[in-house]
Amino acid sequence: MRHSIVAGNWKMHKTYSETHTLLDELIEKLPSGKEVEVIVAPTFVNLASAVAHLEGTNVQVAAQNMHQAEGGAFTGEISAQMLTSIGVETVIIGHSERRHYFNETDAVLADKVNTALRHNMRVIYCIGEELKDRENKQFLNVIFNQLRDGLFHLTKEQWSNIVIAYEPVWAIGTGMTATPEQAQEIHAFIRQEIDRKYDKSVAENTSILYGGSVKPSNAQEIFSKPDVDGGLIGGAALVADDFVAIVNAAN
Ligand SMILES: O=C(CO)COP(=O)(O)O
Repeated sequence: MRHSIVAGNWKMHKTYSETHTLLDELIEKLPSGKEVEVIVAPTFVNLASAVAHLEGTNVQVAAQNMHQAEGGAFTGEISAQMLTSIGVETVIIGHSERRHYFNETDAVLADKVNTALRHNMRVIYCIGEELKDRENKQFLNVIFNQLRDGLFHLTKEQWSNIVIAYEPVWAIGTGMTATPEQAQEIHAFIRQEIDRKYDKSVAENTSILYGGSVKPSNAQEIFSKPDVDGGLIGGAALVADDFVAIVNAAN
């Protein structure tokens, strides 16, 4: 069901003790209301302890990635079953850093989505254009292709476990944010293409998050756009007061 979500992607930040310090601050400072779903995605080694630490709170834990295979000889990788066995039921798939630094293609990402859904996990699927695509005015094509190749093989029913995160690559970690109007334009385009491929109910029930230099100072304006259902937050998710302010902006 479409709803507001604010998710913190902690990337390769925070040691074990730093993770627990930040979680303690979040537990203390986050609002207790349930209007906005709050998710944190610490690094793999801290997932199990984060789940235990957050037990009894409204904060969910997500993984930042997973492997598409059920298991086997894949040194250094993590399976869906390993994640669900420690209580992690949401996974970020297709982050632009995975696409760029780890060569994850749409085909591989589609496989990862299939595996996650087979394990009843929820997927936060990231898409977004690079600066050159925006300059060449190819961004809608790029976004459409990512949607089609990563998600449009799914059945209508499977979409109940899909959340989309639109993260323009040029806005990630750069301090350059898409304007609220630019975000709204792309979110409306994504919803329209889901409607075209499936139907209105799938399009209207899918949460679409914006990511890319969201800060306390710009969150409210971005989240106020009709097709923006919340955010996927990087840098600002590492500072409790900033992340809490962004959650409050979505409330
Ligand atoms: O990549 C992001 C979240 O997944 C966004 O990162 P920043 O908020 O640091 O730009």
